[in-house]
Amino acid sequence: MEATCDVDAELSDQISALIKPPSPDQGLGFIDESESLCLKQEYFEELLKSRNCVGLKVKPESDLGKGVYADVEFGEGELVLKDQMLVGAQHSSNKVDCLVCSHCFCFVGSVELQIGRKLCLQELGLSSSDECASSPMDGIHDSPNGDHDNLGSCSSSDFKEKVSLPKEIVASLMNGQLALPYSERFALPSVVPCPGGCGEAYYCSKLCAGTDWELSHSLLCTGKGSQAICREALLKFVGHANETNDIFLLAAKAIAFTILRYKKLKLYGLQGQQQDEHAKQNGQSGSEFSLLLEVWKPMSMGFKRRWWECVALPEDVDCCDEVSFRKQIRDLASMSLQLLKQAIFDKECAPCITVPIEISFLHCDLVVASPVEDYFLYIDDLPPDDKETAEMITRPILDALGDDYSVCCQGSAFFPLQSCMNHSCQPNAKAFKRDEDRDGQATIIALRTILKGEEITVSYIDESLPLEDRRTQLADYGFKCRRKRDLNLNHLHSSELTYAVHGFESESYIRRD
Ligand SMILES: C[S@@+](CC[C@H](N)C(=O)[O-])C[C@H]1O[C@@H](n2cnc3c(N)ncnc32)[C@H](O)[C@@H]1O
Repeated sequence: MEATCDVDAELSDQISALIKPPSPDQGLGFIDESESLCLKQEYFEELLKSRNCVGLKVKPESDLGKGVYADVEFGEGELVLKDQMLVGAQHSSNKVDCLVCSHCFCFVGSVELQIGRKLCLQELGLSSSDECASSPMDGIHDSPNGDHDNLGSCSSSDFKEKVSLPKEIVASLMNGQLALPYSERFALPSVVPCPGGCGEAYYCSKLCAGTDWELSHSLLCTGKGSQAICREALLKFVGHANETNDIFLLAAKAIAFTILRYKKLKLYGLQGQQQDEHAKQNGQSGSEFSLLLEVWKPMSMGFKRRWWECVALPEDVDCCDEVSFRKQIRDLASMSLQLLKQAIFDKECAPCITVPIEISFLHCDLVVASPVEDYFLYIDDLPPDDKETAEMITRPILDALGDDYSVCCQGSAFFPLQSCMNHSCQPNAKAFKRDEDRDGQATIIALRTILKGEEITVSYIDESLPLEDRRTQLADYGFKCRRKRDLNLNHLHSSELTYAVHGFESESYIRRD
């Protein structure tokens, strides 16, 4: 299905170049397949080197597209890879349940603040687990659980009555006057507000605040210090994304990141160096567009298909309505783009303001476990006498929170290396979010010995689930597992060997072990 927006037509050559790996001849000339593979190979080799990843290879063209392979043997439990996210965003609906650093996504404040804030918002009817709001994007899932599409979740716990706590208790949890027993063992970093004054972004440190500001937030901040060209337009853009699909917020971060990095490199004269390199290689002069291509390269390497072409068809949409469904979400993306352009338009970076909304980001689900869960588990594990004393205070709080007492931080992030990993129902590696990795890194650990030359795979789903459930979950990802060993495992019929790959990519969980 070919989709054309107005902007597509205006900048079609440049957009085509942006969604392909940059060409040595400044991007606007097209390159053949083998050149393209070489460029991808070089890019990933450099990326692995810059991340100090030893013993890994990214093959740009495996049977499932890109894939990550072991170049040495990894022992069980050994660290395979640490990947730094390029851009990430907490889901809008998750913000009412978890207060996390907008840069590294660690929980901030205190266990008491996390609990008090959740109870307060729950009381106001804002908790994501309390509402079953409908939106124009109802049913458009881009995660296996469909839990980050602004729809709120309606778990069974919603029907279990919660026992309200007096307002003063909730207030004292939030303002630090009430300290819960043993909570000092779960100390969290203090909350640092956004320097631009938006009151939307919070951080765990001034370093995270400053870094996020420089990377993207200065353009996307809706506060007085914002560098957006029109704050009203930005507010409209954010409102539209919150009402429809917050994948647009992740896309906006990628665009803001590109614009700011482009400007910085240009300002510090690195463009000259870049162009010299290209010129040396090709005997051609450089251009501003070559710099844009260079800055945009990580995103172009993650390009799969246009977003509206690969989101899974919601269950309630009939196959024969697929064309109009895809047109509808393409129009939504187009609308989002127009709003964003009014807010942060930059002439030199104009082509990239059309691309991210189009592309299917190879984004991973971002899941960070809540310290609130650890806290209550700790109380539960106390010796009986201590537990009884502690529970006199914690029990009413648990009752007020209900079954969904602890919600993980959930979002989407783009990890350039992790997003090259393919799925297997019998994975040999797993992504963890560990206590010591609170700086936004994804940590992949070997689940068993991985031999040199073997592909490193993770499971995008809970692989311990029965076959039917796994199929359903993978269908929500928009593809069916094509791996023979998975099929053998599941005793499928040969007719099932022919699978359609619809290509939605939203992957592995990041968990704290
Ligand atoms: C995170 S990407 C993995 C890298 C991907 N191969 C690429 O070329 O960019 C996820 C996509 O890879 C493909 N994929 C991954 N594992 C697969 C599997 N077991 N069977 C079929 N397709 C798979 C699907 O198209 C999926 O949307």
